[in-house]
Amino acid sequence: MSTFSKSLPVAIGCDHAGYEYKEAIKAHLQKLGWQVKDFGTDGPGSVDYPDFAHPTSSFVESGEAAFGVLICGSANGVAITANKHQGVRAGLCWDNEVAKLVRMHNNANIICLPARFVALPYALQMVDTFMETAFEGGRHANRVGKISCS
Ligand SMILES: O=C(CO)[C@H](O)[C@H](O)[C@H](O)COP(=O)(O)O
Repeated sequence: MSTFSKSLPVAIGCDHAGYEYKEAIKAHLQKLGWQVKDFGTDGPGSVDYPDFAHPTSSFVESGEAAFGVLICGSANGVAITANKHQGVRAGLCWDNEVAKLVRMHNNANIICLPARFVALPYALQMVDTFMETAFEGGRHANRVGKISCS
């Protein structure tokens, strides 16, 4: 069961390297009953990941999304871009345990997935784990509170 409210949509975005995974993750989320706000890209042609990671992250930053999903080749480009946004905590996940910890310890609100380095079924599993795991709070709340520079 999701720890995020389904009253808000999931924001999703990718570059060309993440396009195929984005379509599959979107279908997976919709099957689970989520509304999905898709910020593109809309095909496999080469694009620049910030053009899609920024609008996706802005939608999370403004509180209009329950959480976000970003996908590129290594996930570094989208994660670096997303973390420029205040209130966004985007975590690069390559392992199911990491997807769990980024929620439990970091209260991440965007999961960043490296399409060129993880198999699609594993990426879907990490999205599920991310959604189903709650922030632990406690000592982690103090640390997360110290992340912002402003
Ligand atoms: O930005 C990235 C790495 O930080 C992503 O992995 C991109 O998907 C990748 O750089 C795209 O590479 P390409 O050679 O232009 O397909």
